[in-house]
Amino acid sequence: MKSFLSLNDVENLPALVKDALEIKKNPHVYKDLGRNKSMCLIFLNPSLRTRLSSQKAAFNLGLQTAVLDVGSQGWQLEFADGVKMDSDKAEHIREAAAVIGSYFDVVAIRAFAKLENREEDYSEQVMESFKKFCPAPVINMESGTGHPLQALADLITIEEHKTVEKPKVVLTWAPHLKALPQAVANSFSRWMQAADFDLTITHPKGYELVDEAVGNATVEYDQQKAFEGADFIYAKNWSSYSQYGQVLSKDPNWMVMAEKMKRTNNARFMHCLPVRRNVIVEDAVIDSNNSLVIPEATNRIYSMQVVLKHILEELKSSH
Ligand SMILES: NCCC[C@H](NC(=O)CCC(=O)O)C(=O)O
Ligand SMILES: NC(=O)OP(=O)(O)O
Repeated sequence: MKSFLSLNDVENLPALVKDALEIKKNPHVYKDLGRNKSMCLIFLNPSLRTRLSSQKAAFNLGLQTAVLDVGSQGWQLEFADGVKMDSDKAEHIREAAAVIGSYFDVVAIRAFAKLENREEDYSEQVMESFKKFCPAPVINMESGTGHPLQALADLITIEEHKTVEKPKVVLTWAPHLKALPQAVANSFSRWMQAADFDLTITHPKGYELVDEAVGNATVEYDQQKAFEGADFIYAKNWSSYSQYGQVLSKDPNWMVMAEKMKRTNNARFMHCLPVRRNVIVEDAVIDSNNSLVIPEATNRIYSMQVVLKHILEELKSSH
């Protein structure tokens, strides 16, 4: 694996998941793979899980890490070409990416959708600029359109807990006070379909995801109906794609509640976290024995570790 920007960088998905589950059984087997190598984690937005699970994954591989919080520590970056840099942005991505790539063997970046301009977010300007100007392999830690490390952790979690070969997985929109990106939902939908699971997406009208993310999933506007027979309920809020970045509904009836879970096939509950309790999901659901939110977050270590393993192996073979 040269870089990890999206599902497109995965050659063999079942093999990647199998490898992650093997690593989880014995996380220190490849502790020499990262020796004398280093990774820079660049954050343009906050993080708990991605930051710490990435450092833990690197630690397990003997890889050193440095963290740059662009918001509080770095110069504000300009991504547009040909502009006169006479505003608040002190450094251009052309120099920043080239410099960081000259210091480190692997570079990982988090840059959320700004939700102001759909074309800009969906062009993946930040990830693509890093890929273009940084000589080191690049890893997506949540970008304008996707969160592939999360989707891989979700897939690992479902593989561990499924009781049938092709489980019914339901991605449900849930209310939130703020406008959130579509990234997690986009990636989850793509990865679940790549894994050949039976995916239903449920949301109020106006919250349709981009066509490439919906793919062949069933779209059901009646949440109660969508929940019927589900093996996994995956809750997430996202803002509108068609009326870009807007909050069209805060309807509390879309919250995941214990009463609704009764319609499922004793489904397990999932969420990428952080989650707003009693806004997205009722305490009774997230605190139930069917909740997988903590094992799911734990698997973020192994999704990053398997990606790093494949990238480090590629670096080794190309030198
Ligand atoms: N990394 C996983 C989710 C990150 C982000 N959530 C958030 O910003 C939640 C913020 C809040 O609840 O205020 C998102 O939806 O893409
Ligand atoms: N799920 C996830 O990416 O969490 P953080 O935003 O805390 O990294």
